Amino acid sequence: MTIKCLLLDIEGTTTSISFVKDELFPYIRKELQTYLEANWDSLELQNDIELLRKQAIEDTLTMVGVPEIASSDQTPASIINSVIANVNWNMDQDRKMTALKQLQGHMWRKGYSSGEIHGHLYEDVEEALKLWTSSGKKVYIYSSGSVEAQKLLFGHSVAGNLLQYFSGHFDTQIGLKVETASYREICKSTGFAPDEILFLTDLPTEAIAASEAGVQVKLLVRPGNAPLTEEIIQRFSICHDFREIKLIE
Ligand SMILES: CSCCC(=O)C(=O)COP(=O)(O)O
Ligand SMILES: [Mg+2]
Repeated sequence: MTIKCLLLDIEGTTTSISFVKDELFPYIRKELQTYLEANWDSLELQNDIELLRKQAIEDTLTMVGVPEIASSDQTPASIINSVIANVNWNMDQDRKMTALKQLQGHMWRKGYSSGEIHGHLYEDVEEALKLWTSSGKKVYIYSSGSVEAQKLLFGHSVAGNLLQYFSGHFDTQIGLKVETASYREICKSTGFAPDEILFLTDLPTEAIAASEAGVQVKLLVRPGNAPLTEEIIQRFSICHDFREIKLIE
C-alpha cells in the first residue's frame, strides 16, 4: 500500500532526547515557582492545577510516594509548594500524562517567545518535510508533548517556523502512545487507512502499539536514543535519517 501520511513522534525522532531532558525540562524546574506565583489568579493555571490534583489522587491508587496537591482550600503557598513537588516528581519519572504535559506547554510559551528556547530538529527533518509535502503526502505529529508544546517547538525551531508542513497534531488527549486504540483513533481522525500511514518513532513500545493497529512503522536510531534489542531490530524496519525513507510515489 502506498504511504499517504507520515505520523511523526518528536523526542528521539525529529528532536533529540537531550533537548527535551537537558533544555525543556530544566526550564520547567527553573521557572515553575515564578510561573505559579505570577499566574496564580489565571483560570488556565487553576485548571492545570486541578488536573494535576485529580491525576495525583488517581496515581495514589497504583503508585507509592505520590506528592499530592494540597486541596483548594489551603493557602496559595502550600498549594504552590505541593505543585512544585508533584511536577518535579512526575518529570523525574518522565511521566507521559496529560496533566503534566498541559502545564509544561503553557509554561514553555514564554521560553520560546522570548527566544530563550529554540526547538531542536535533526538536520534531515526540514528537507524531509519539504519533500514529503511537495509530493502530496500529509504529515502529522503524534507526541506526548501537548499540541501546544508541539506547535511551539516547530513554530520556533532552529530551522525557523515549520508549522506550514503539518496537517495536524495529536497528543495524549487522543490516547497514550503505547495504546493501539490511539492509532485507530488517529486513522479515524485523519481519514487514512492504517496501512497508508507510516509512523516514525524511537520507542519499540509505541511501534508495537501502532503496528497492532495495522499502521506501518519505522524505528529511528538517533544519537542518544536507547539501544534496540536484537528482537526489535528483527521485527521492525530501522532508519537513522529521514532521507533514508523511500516512499512509493
Ligand atoms: C513537544 S516538545 C515536549 C516533548 C515532551 O514533553 C515529551 O514527552 C515528548 O515525548 P514524545 O512522545 O514526543 O517522544
Ligand atoms: Mg519519542
